[in-house]
Amino acid sequence: MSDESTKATIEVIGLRKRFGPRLALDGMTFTVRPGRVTGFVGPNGAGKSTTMRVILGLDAAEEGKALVDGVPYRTLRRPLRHLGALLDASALQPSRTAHNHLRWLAHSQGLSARRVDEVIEQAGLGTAARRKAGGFSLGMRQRLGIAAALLGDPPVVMLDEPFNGLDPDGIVWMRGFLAELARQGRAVLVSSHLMSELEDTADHLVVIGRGRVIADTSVSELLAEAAGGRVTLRTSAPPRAAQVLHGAGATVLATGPDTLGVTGLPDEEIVALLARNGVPFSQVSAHRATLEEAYMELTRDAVEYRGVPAGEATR
Ligand SMILES: Nc1ncnc2c1ncn2[C@@H]1O[C@H](COP(=O)(O)OP(=O)(O)OP(=O)(O)O)[C@@H](O)[C@H]1O
Repeated sequence: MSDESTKATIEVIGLRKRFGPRLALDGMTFTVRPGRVTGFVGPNGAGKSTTMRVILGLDAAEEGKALVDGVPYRTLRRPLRHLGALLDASALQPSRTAHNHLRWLAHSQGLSARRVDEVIEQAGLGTAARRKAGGFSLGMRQRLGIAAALLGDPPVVMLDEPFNGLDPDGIVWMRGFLAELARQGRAVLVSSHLMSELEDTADHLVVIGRGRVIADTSVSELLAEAAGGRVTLRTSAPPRAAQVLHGAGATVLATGPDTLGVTGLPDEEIVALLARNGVPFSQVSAHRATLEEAYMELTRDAVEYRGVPAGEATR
């Protein structure tokens, strides 16, 4: 990659798209920046694949635009050198070996055959590269798709649900691989409908639901927001504690016989106030939300079909 290309980005600006009566994209807007993994996460049907297809010019939007390196993907003369994408891992020639598939792809794009061996190594295909792709597991297909995406050494990489079909070792490998691509300065966009897959991987999150962006944020910001500054206090003198904290401007709610939920004051300040006023307490803890909780909360209204917990379905 040249220094110039490490500034490359994907810009998605106000995309709107309908499939018949269904509004699949409803003003989708975000930017994928270099040097970090951007997680593109949302429930099934939120519009992840459609957005990626529009970025690649495979689907047309009725409004808005998607730019790669500042121009529409379709106008790039050597697209594989700008953006490498994995959209549908099953799209391959079953009768060809992985190696031949990659050589054919490299040739068609004017890329050197030497790159084929490099990407086979990078994607961890190893000796499987000499086998026919038709017999590959989904995990191996994902790796072949990734090898193909890397052929042009592109500064922008876009992968749709790359964790699908990977075994636990494969998932660990994929996480390290994505982090390495970002460390090399590439802009990396990775979609998933499971926050847990992206939790330790993404530097930045674009959370979507019903065709639009719900949150465009860092992982740490999202966690802080989800915690909502809530503090749990355990005390043998709830009324006295409530009086002191209320007097300092906090909102206090009894959550149990000896516990209070406090908002509006940071935990250190609560400790200092109680100590200064001689109020006994045995625990002061800030609520720590998990990323999964934050995600569920954000996308609650955007889920089309949510599984019903066992036992509730028949009620
Ligand atoms: N070719 C199509 N024809 C009709 N409707 C479509 C088509 N492609 C997508 N949709 C609809 O558009 C919406 C967005 O779909 P999309 O596949 O982009 O979502 P997604 O976030 O990628 O979901 P998933 O995780 O299930 O793949 C959905 O309601 C889907 O049913």
